[in-house]
Amino acid sequence: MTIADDLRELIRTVPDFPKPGIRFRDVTTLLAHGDGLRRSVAGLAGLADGLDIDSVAGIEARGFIFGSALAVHLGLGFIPLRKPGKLPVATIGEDYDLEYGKARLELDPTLLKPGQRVLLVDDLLATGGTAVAGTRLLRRAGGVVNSAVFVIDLPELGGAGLLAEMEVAAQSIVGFDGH
Ligand SMILES: O=P(O)(O)OC[C@H]1O[C@H](OP(=O)(O)OP(=O)(O)O)[C@H](O)[C@@H]1O
Ligand SMILES: Nc1ncnc2[nH]cnc12
Repeated sequence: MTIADDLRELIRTVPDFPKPGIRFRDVTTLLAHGDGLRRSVAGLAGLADGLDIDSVAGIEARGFIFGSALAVHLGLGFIPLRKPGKLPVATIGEDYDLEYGKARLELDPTLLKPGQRVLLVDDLLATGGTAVAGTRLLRRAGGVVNSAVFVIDLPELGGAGLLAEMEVAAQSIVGFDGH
């Protein structure tokens, strides 16, 4: 059994959440499994191996869990991309569409230095709207974003292609057929 097969079994699928027709890939069952969590972070570190990066950026909320664990694993700092109204300082923001709604991400641009090479991390890549918004924000703040890593990809939703159009190479550990 591969690491992907192993981890896939730990991810719970919940039909019709948060809307009818969505098959929600729920990572809470993976997070609650000590060895599953350790192997997911090790898997992300394997995908990041050889990438030339200075920091890790993670997307609220589920991307914070994997992103901060990966940053600690790699000995790098963590940059949070936050949902609206959470940061206590001036922010830049990007609105985007999700598989099941609309959302916005915000960033404190002073957290990055010009030319800082940032690896984007999230739990799941679906349409790619979230990761594209995160990439735009980090680039607006002077960051260089060439790579993104995810625990899960839903390839039929086309997120990796959208990121490729922005010259961001997406890699993931587990793929799920369908959406
Ligand atoms: O590729 P996309 O179509 O943009 O979808 C992927 C995003 O959707 C989920 O986040 P959600 O906004 O549900 O937030 P959460 O992490 O706070 O649950 C997931 O954690 C990704 O961030
Ligand atoms: N199908 C899905 N399951 C979990 N998170 C998601 N984010 C976007 N689509 C999702």
